Amino acid sequence: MPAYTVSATIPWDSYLLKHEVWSYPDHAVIGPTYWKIPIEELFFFGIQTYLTSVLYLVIAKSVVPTAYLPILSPPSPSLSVEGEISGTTTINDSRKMRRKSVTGGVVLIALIAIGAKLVQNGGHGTYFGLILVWAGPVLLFLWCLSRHYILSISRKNVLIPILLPTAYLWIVDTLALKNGTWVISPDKSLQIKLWRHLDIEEAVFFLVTNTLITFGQLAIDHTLAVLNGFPEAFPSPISSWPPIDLLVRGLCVPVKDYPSQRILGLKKAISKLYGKSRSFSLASSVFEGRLRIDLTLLYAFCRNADDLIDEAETTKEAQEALSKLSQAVCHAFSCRACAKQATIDGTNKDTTAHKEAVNSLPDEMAMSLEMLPLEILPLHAIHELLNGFDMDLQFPTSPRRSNGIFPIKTEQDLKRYSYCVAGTVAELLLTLVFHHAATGSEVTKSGREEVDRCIRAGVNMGIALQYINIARDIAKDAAMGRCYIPSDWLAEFKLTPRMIVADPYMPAVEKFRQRILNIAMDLYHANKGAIERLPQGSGARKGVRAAVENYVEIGRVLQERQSKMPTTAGEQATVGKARRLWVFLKALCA
Ligand SMILES: CC(C)=CCC/C(C)=C/CC/C(C)=C/CC/C(C)=C/[C@@H]1[C@@H](COP(=O)(O)OP(=O)(O)O)[C@]1(C)CC/C=C(\C)CC/C=C(\C)CCC=C(C)C
Repeated sequence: MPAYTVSATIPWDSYLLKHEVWSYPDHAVIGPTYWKIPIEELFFFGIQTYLTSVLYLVIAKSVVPTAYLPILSPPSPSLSVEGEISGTTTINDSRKMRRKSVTGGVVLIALIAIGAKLVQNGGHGTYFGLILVWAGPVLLFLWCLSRHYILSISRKNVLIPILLPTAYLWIVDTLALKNGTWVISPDKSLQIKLWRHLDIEEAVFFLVTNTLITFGQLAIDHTLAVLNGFPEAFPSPISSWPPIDLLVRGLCVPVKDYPSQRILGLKKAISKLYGKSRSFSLASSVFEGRLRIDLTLLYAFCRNADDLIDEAETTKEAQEALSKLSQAVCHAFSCRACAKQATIDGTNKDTTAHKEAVNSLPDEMAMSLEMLPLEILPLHAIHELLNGFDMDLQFPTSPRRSNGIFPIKTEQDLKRYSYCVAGTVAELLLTLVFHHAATGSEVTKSGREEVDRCIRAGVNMGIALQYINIARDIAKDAAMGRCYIPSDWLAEFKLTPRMIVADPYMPAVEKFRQRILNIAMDLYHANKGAIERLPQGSGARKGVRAAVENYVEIGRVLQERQSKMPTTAGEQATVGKARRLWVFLKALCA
């Protein structure tokens, strides 16, 4: 980006210097020039572009660009999105967007025309006119390419990278003009000051150049949003720096062809992630491109499945929901396999059973299943995850009810349960990591073995995280009639799971919490080395490190607080914001 901007600015700046619109006194520059431009000025172009771009990129990290692609075709009425990610498009919104996009275009054309007139007239309007005729067409071009994306993305992503550096540069420029570092010709400027020493042309110049840089970055994100978001249209892997012809192809996809269901499904998955998990939403910003999208979709699927069971009114209802989900997963899997085969041999397979199975699920669950990249994921891991939820259904439905059993009898049961609900998640997650890191060349036997070793370590790490989750949530689980502390550990102290469920704050609980945490920490230490052997691409290694460290920090807080655990229901150990941020930054820099 800096290279493009600097080379685009050189001829224009050189023209201005040649026609003495502004000049540099000899005492203010060291001497060397290029195309009449002092090297200090060239350096400034580079540094301004760099600063504004970095600010843009830092702010842009918090969003998944594909979720902000505009949808011009009205989506089905059941798909409304609340929360952080808004933008559910109605016909009214489409009209509003059209109106805004036309207004933007008309304003830019008018500014170019005014600029041309001012340049033609010469005299005081020359500098102002030259800014408008130079920047106007580029802005108009970027507006034509990405206006819908620019209008859809959150205002802060557009305005902060434009306004913050502009304000800073206005202040710096005021000082430079005051000190006579450069001089603007009074004959070629309007002689209007924004404030003492700052000519209106200078103020507009910085505003316009920062807008150019930001619009350029937005256009790049727009095309990456299309390339990464629509794997069906762009099946080949997309690198972080796709070739220019691919970038252009992404920009050329007409907005009306954007798959509205996929964009809305992704918006929903993101609101789920942001709404439900602070640890994973922070970590997700480290992953990039398709891997980030797929992980978000995986999270939404796991979360919806978990909620489906937890929120059912009765055990029977939950069991039915789970069995429907299990069937729908099988159908969806075979349907994807059929679809793959159908594209190879041109046959058309009947998908009625699949549609029926998916339609029997609640809307959000159905959508998150349909969005999962099932063709990449191992079916057995999803089934084991559902088996884990099934174990949860064996517990009594409430602390006071005597129905149900306590299925975690031994440490082995605890491990099995944790493998099902979290080890499998790690396997699914790492399958996506390795899939998106694949270069397309044949995988060697030793390469495959290394992948398997990493996945095994990941499974153990998942188990460790689940232990931490269990240690944290003893009281919360008790409120739902569940106790994951193995019954044989409790028996050593003449206790039963039912007693823990009745009084999860009894002093003995702390011993069990620490025992679970110690196993978790041993597992964490034994397996964390594998993170450093994960692929670097798509932010995978850093992202996994951030996700793991953020969660393990909860375990550390619990270990530190062992003597002062909450004694009233509802209190829960959490990692403070500052500490969370510190752990996150450490994980990124490790
Ligand atoms: C960054 C990103 C978007 C990651 C997505 C990770 C993902 C798919 C998580 C799904 C979590 C989920 C809802 C699973 C359902 C079962 C369940 C509730 C499991 C517990 C998760 C935490 O959930 P909870 O919502 O209660 O947590 P908070 O409210 O946020 O505190 C679990 C504890 C399981 C989490 C386990 C993993 C994400 C797997 C971890 C393993 C790795 C990251 C691999 C490590 C790799 C190596 C090589 C060692």
